[in-house]
Amino acid sequence: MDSARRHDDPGIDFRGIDFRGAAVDVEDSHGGAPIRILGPITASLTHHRIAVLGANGSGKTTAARLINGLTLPTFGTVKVGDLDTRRNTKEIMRSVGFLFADPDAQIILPTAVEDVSLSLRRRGVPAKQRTEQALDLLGEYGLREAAFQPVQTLSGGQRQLLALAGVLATEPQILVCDEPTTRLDLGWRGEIIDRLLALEQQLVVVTHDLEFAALMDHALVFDSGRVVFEGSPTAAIDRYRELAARARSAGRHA
Ligand SMILES: Nc1ncnc2c1ncn2[C@@H]1O[C@H](COP(=O)(O)OP(=O)(O)OP(=O)(O)O)[C@@H](O)[C@H]1O
Repeated sequence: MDSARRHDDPGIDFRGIDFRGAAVDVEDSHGGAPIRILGPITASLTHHRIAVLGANGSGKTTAARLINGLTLPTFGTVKVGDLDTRRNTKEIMRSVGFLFADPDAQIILPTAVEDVSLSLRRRGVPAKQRTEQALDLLGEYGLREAAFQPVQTLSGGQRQLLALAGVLATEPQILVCDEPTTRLDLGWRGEIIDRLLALEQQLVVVTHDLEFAALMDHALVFDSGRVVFEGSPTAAIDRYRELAARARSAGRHA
């Protein structure tokens, strides 16, 4: 059987995300030896929906950024299917979408219709068709009426939805989300979660939202830059709670 295909989802081709001894070092601002902020981590992710859990500073965002080449490993490799994030960075960036916690980091043009049109341009949609397609797409997200408003006048929830529409307009094969519900009220949180769970694409979500994590198929727990658990979301949440309790009793937050 194709290793990137799941038994119970034969129609969807999960390309598989492979971390092989991947580690990230950063420069020490005081001129000392490089500082290890992640890894080495080795994991092979072929599940449809994957949650990434762990305390603040445990390395989740760094690991997420490795998947689409926003950060490159200092050591080891990260592959998505046959593509290596170091050698095939451009192709990886085209096939792996990234949704940031802050939609304002993602939305770059003044109106929703322009922003989604830009994503369509990146996908190669001809100029003449872009505005109409962008408006159709915004309609699917309930944003048609807000299409020509300055984006700053949209609510935080609408902006997160717009950021999601923009990244999905590029038709990525994998979507990586970094805390996509953190800034949202309950209603918008539910809306974003429903839309993410409905995607056919492989989905990797860094989150502190344990109810959301419980709805995923698989989960990783990070601690001090390492993967300390991989398995079912329920077991991962238990492990994360244990780590947090231990850190609290040791006088650290988690
Ligand atoms: N460019 C950088 N230079 C120095 N240190 C960094 C850099 N990027 C991240 N770090 C440090 O690496 C560690 C891991 O950061 P990362 O953002 O991956 O953690 P996280 O688990 O996503 O945290 P949070 O839940 O708070 O977002 C943190 O201690 C962070 O301060």
